[in-house]
Amino acid sequence: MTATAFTEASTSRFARIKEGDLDLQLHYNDVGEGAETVVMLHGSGPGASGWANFHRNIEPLLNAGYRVILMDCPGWSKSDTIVSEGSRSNLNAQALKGLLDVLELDRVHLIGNSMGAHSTVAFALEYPERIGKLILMGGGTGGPSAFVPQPTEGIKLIGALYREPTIENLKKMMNVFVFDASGLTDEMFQTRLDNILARRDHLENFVKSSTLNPKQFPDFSHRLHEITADTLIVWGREDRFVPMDTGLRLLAGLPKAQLHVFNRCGHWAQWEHAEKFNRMVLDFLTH
Ligand SMILES: O=C(O)/C=C/C(=O)/C=C/C=C(\O)C(=O)O
Repeated sequence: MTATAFTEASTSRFARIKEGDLDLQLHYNDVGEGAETVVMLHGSGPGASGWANFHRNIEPLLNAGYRVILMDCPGWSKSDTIVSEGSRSNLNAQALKGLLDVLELDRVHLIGNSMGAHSTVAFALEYPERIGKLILMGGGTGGPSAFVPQPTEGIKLIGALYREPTIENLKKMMNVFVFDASGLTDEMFQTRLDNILARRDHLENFVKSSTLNPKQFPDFSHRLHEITADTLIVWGREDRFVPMDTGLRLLAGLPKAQLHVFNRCGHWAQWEHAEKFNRMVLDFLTH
């Protein structure tokens, strides 16, 4: 597949996974045919998907010879919906294990954004033999912040949008997502709102899940030392969703981690600083 030929529609795939107590249809995008595979896991905002989070980050990896898989977690986009009563980080990890088995992929590199990063750490703890290198952005573990009151303003805005999915609430959330909101277009807002309204079952189940268990993303701090994979942690200095000191906790706990903090950057480093982020990822994966 050439870099110019791929679109969301042309790379869209479904797989039935049966993994433990999970029996679900998952949606994913599958791009390229390289010997090494990079899986990208999206964040937990309403209307998020692998494509919405990472469309700026696929092409450089494809051109460098990687296969790229964007998994839509259970409860997002075109994947089946679910109510999560326990750890959603572990639920996503279990779903990913099921997908990798269906695709017969033994070992993959993982890039996780926010919830996707929490899920990446859960996957690394549960299935260490299945991972290559890890890239964690704006997440990796739940738990307290020493400096920022929680829930943060961004997480409160996510909750408001899940409960009342209006264009006004979407704009409030997206404006806090990024450091410089001038790059957000009406087309982006509309596409994201369409994604949100297409799956009201996902919205209802997210609210139900958060009521049943407000701590969907557990604190993995005490187990980080078990992860021996090379890890690149990436944060935005102005992240108003997941506080930057979470990144410092990850750096302290993960034995083979390095941290890069982008200036003038919110919760979406892979989108806000896409070119530099892509160069860093390729350099990290190949050295
Ligand atoms: O509550 C947390 O720790 C995690 C929050 C998120 O995963 C938020 C992510 C939002 C996005 O990246 C999105 O595109 O919606």
